[in-house]
Amino acid sequence: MSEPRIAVWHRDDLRVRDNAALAAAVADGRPCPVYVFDPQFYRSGMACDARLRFVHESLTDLAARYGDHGSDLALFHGDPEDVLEDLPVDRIYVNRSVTGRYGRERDERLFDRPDVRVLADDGIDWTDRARGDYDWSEQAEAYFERDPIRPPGRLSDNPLESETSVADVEREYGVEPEKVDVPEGGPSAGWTRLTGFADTITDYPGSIAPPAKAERNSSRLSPYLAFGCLTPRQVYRYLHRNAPAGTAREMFTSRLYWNRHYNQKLADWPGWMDRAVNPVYTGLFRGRHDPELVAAWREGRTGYPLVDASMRALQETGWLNFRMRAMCASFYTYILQCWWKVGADHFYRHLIDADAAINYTQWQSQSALTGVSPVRIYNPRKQVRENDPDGEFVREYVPELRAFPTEHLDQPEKAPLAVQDECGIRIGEDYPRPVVELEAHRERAREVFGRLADRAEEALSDPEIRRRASLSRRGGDRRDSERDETTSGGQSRLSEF
Ligand SMILES: Cc1cc2nc3c(=O)[nH]c(=O)nc-3n(C[C@H](O)[C@H](O)[C@H](O)COP(=O)(O)OP(=O)(O)OC[C@H]3O[C@@H](n4cnc5c(N)ncnc54)[C@H](O)[C@@H]3O)c2cc1C
Repeated sequence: MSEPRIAVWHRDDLRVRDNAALAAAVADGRPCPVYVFDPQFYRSGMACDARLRFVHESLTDLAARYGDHGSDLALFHGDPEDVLEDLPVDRIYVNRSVTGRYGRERDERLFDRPDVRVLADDGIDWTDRARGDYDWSEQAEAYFERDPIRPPGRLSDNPLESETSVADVEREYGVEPEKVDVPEGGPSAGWTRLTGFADTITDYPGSIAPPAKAERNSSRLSPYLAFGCLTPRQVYRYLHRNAPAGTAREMFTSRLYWNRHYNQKLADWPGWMDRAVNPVYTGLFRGRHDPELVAAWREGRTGYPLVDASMRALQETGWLNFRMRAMCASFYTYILQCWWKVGADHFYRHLIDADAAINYTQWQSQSALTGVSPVRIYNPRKQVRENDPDGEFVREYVPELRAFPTEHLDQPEKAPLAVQDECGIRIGEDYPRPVVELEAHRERAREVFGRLADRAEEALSDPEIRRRASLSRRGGDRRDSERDETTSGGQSRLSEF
């Protein structure tokens, strides 16, 4: 009897190595690697063209990696359920992935089929999501400590033929990226970045908060992790073998745990993407929606140079370091007092590394919508002084301030007119005045959150809500100020788990 044909359906696991579905298909029959371009993804407007290009490059590279093993990746276009239904295969193997509602509903329907086998080797607890407080970090640790799955040997050729190509899909959807400095997609480029990062990891701790340094010294592995060109475990294991032990490696490793933690949170509750975790904050600031303010924030015209530089960097490059993401989210919610979801969606659309599990949970956490994370209002002026003291980042992304004296970059509108005249930059004409007044808006945000605090606490007495809202850095007291994050960059260290 001939070997069963097994479709290996790739989604956000664009790699050959450390791939449980592929390994299982190799063990059980003849693997037929497949990718389906889902029109829903392209039409949703939730992915900028640069991210689409990153995925397409990753697919081209994945096909080449299959080529190394004697096989190929077959490409299809259409509703994945229909495409998979029509494939001339005996079974379908797929790695589980953490998705929002659309993907989850699709998967639930598909995973019920008797010919579909679902693999999950990802550090996520899929077994009993309704359970009370479980120790998610134990399963994450077990995942990191297990050896990555070995790459397959020689594969049979793929009997399935592509019905479309990356070029066809790019033409159909008019994919024309405008962003610059976007990393090349694919597992090969991911490995190159990982090996390079291992050589410079000692620069990592000092480069987390300052945005210009982070652009150079942060790992920049996030898009590769988001699309599964690399697994968190491959990164963890490679660095444990090839990077020196010490603070830098420990700090970095804690981020990989965060990655798993937030994925676990979305796996537990898909509502993170569209509903305030703590119901007391549902619709907070929604009624105040001011399109002008939102546009000023999106386009980097708020009159706060570091916010503007960051928002323009996001638009231009699709990447920002953690601190600037947190500061822009905080500014949006507390200072502009706009509804979090619109801001979170804007990030999601523009980030190359957009990961629903991290983006929306971080937004809710930075916007204090859990009721457990503190109201942390970043002061964008202080951030300039601390994290861009020479104005390197501001000058790069806000060219109209290039000639502005460094000592006034934290608050350009306060620069004396003589100074403005001397450098030829008039605030209010060449660069905007602040769109809102920082201190007054900060006070108002404190009042609003202060008024709701007791009710939010009360809501947490519901065990279901408390379970959803709990993040690993619980126990952090409510502090209405910026934390001292000089060493941790505002994220937990491994020892805090
Ligand atoms: C509002 C907001 C939205 C965010 N949205 C995303 C997102 O959509 N996708 C995304 O990958 N990260 C997101 N982050 C987390 C973090 O900012 C990025 O992971 C990081 O900046 C990516 O750059 P890097 O790969 O150089 O990070 P490194 O510092 O080198 O970290 C390595 C990896 O650890 C993981 N990681 C780092 N920080 C976090 C974190 N706080 N939470 C969870 N995982 C983390 C990422 O996978 C990252 O690639 C967000 C943070 C905030 C505050």
